[in-house]
Amino acid sequence: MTPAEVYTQLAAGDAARRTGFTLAKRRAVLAKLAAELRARESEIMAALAADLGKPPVEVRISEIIPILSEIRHTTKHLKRWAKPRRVWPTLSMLGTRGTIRPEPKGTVLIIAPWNYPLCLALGSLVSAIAAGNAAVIKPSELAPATSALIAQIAAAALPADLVAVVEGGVEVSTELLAQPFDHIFFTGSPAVGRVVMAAAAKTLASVTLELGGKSPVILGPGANLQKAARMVAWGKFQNAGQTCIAPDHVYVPRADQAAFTQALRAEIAKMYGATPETSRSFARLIGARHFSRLKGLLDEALAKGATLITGGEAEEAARYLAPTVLTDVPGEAALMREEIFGPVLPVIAYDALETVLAEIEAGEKPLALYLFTKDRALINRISAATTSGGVGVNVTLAHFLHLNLPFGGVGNSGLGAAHGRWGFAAFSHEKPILENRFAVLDPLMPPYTKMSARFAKAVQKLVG
Ligand SMILES: NC(=O)c1ccc[n+]([C@@H]2O[C@H](COP(=O)([O-])OP(=O)(O)OC[C@H]3O[C@@H](n4cnc5c(N)ncnc54)[C@H](O)[C@@H]3O)[C@@H](O)[C@H]2O)c1
Repeated sequence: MTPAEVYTQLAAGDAARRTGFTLAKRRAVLAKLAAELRARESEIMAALAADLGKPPVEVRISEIIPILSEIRHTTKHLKRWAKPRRVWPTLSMLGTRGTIRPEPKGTVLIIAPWNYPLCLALGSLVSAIAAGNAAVIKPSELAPATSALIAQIAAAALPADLVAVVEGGVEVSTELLAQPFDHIFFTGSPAVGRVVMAAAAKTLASVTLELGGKSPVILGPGANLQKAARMVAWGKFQNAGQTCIAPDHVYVPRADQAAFTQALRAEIAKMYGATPETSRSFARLIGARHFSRLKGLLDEALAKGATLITGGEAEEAARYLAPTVLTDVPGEAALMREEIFGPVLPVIAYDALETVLAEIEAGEKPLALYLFTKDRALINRISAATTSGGVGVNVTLAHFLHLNLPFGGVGNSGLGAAHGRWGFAAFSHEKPILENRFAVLDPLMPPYTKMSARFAKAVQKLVG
């Protein structure tokens, strides 16, 4: 089937699903998906090992657990989220009854990236189904083993008139984007996010854009350097740095720089041993293009005067780049300009926090901003003074797993939010319904007399 035929087939069920796809049926589909994931655990591990050399523990915590907990959380709260909500009338609307009824958007498109290829394709599917939609998933062609597995999971566990997986690259994605989907949920780079939004403008599809960018880490004065180093190393080097919310670079008080980089080196050695290429805990880069991009960034930074603190070893055939820490990276190096998205961590010494905040302000709005401090006033100050998709305090990455917090970017790092009730809302149209019970509207209708003028004036006075 062509992408157009796939869309047409699913969209044909939109009207019937509005009443027929009950909450009980949605829950049953989600339960089936969860069971299928549990049953295919070893296949999932194998696919992610093939695509990314992803260690099994990372597959569990960053691919399987997020989907299963999204299913659990959604199933538990679905009734409340989906329930029509009565609202109070505002003054000029006295005598009416207002209700907000969430309805499914219809047939939606989910385009996923390669870095967390299972979780980012199926996590949003959970919200799409919970909200009562049919969905087409376009997994990333750069993670072919996981893409094929997603297609098998859908074929085995999900109704064909509800979920279709269309595999392929840019061409297929472009063809899908030309179809009049009711919502497009895109996770990927800001550059392709623009392509998606331009395509959505043609059909006026609503969009959620989960994009990327440079997520900074700030160490406050007096931060616990060892704890910060451990948390930053975990967040940065998980999945070999190929995480949208990975710490991109770290700002550290100048006086703490040496101790912090020392602590980072120790934590990296503790996590991955003296030779990380033999470690079973360290993932691989997705492919040759990505490898040479990162190697190029690293070489350029070193050529421009950066100091290598640890790492730097690279082996193209194995798609391996060691956990690497640099200092003294000049601001004009590409490493400091583009999203790194790999295991290279620049550490930047600062003298005044103001300059750090000004530097962050001058760049694109980050997807995440991380702060290490115990100082409540500093937490409040930086949270208020900066803008980012989310903020992590004394933690990295974990806000992705907290389903009572919205997950998303702002500006260049994204549009809209996912997870929990925000995911449900992204795939729903919140339809207002206004019922007239005894609202006094007659005096406001033509012909406009002195009486209606007086009445309109009285209403105006009433509302302010
Ligand atoms: N905010 C988030 O939740 C999140 C999560 C993971 C990754 N990301 C971001 O994703 C990026 C890395 O992922 P990627 O390299 O897979 O992103 P990408 O934008 O290259 O690709 C994402 C998807 O879009 C498709 N695509 C690529 N080019 C296209 C085009 N011209 N037209 C239509 N479709 C196209 C791909 O086939 C893939 O399925 C990073 O910027 C990262 O920060 C964001």
